[in-house]
Amino acid sequence: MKEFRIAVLPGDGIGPEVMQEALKVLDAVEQRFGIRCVRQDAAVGGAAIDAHGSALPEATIHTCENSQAILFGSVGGPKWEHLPPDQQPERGALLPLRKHFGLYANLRPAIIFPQLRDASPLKPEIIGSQLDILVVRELTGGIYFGQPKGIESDRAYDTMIYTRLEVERIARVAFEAARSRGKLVHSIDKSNVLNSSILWREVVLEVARDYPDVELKHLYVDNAAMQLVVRPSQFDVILCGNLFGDILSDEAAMITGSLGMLPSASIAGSGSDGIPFGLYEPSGGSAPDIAGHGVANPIAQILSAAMMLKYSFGQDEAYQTIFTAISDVLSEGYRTGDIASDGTTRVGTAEMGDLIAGKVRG
Ligand SMILES: NC(=O)c1ccc[n+]([C@@H]2O[C@H](COP(=O)([O-])OP(=O)(O)OC[C@H]3O[C@@H](n4cnc5c(N)ncnc54)[C@H](O)[C@@H]3O)[C@@H](O)[C@H]2O)c1
Ligand SMILES: CC(C)[C@H](C(=O)O)[C@@H](O)C(=O)O
Ligand SMILES: [Mg+2]
Repeated sequence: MKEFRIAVLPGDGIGPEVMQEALKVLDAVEQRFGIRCVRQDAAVGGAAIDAHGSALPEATIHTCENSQAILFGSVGGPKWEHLPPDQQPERGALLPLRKHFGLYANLRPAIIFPQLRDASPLKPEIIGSQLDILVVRELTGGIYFGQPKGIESDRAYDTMIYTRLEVERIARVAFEAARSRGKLVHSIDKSNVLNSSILWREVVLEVARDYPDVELKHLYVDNAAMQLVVRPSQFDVILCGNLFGDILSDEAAMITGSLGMLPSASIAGSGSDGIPFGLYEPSGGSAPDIAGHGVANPIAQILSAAMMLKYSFGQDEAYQTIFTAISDVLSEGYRTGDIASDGTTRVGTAEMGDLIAGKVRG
């Protein structure tokens, strides 16, 4: 029996609620495909601050280092916002985890399930017949990590830096992905203003020469944000730096109906076995406004687990089975509150998880 080791980091807010449903679906995958996912829980974020005094305890890093993938919920919330910035869950846990494991390639697929056309804030004629966008976001560089950064009494600063190597490797991820999809890359920058974007554009153009079968277009980020709501179907792969990717991926997610639908994979370069280490998490956050009510949409977390099975464990069939199970449950009219519309059946987080796990079991 194939065994995979997973570090499970539920985190804060809706994190533990939606994680429970993803684990239910993993149980069903184990039964159906005869694989074993050996899970080890670890504390992260605000929950880890409360229990251990640090957002990213040493023990959590060890658990992750001893695993083949990290399944992550989400971190943060008002309770920890009074702490110094570097000790808060986001800057004290999530960003260091991404950096520590070199997870530079963040893949955020925004796919609209045809059953959810009504849930999108865009009109059906704008969405078109299909929407399948892959946001490829650089995740360990740019203004998130550039030095110097600091806050003084009457000024504060961050530094946006990109090196040739950082741009080149993420551009290759985008072009490789485009090759097996719609063969189109939109590279997003602000090269009319930012020096780091001038280098970004130059390097992307160089990488593009190795992919003559893939079309490359450049867009300024402000125009890209606008184009996404005007004609989203023009996009295939969207390649962007850390900050622009953060913003555009939330926008792309919402077009699909809800932030609760968008999974993500944050991947390092392939290891010696050719299998990349990855952290898999919903693109959205801990949603403090709905946490504890059992109403959060678990689909982003379940799809994140599916991406883990595909990218880090090579279990493509299990991925496809989960995807089909979600599609079937939506076809039967079941919806959590964020994607509900007239004539659909409203269910809570746990019921949605049960329904999807049931379909996976077959
Ligand atoms: N990866 C992460 O851990 C991550 C990502 C984003 C934000 N955050 C943190 O989460 C906290 C809240 O941030 P925010 O409110 O800006 O963003 P958010 O993504 O948590 O919530 C934005 C909106 O989307 C809704 N939403 C998000 N996920 C949902 C789901 N699964 N089902 C239904 N609705 C869902 C929320 O209810 C809210 O109305 C902050 O502390 C922030 O830093 C963490
Ligand atoms: C919580 C925050 C640090 C994070 C980011 O900005 O990368 C989140 O918004 C995301 O999109 O994963
Ligand atoms: Mg974000």
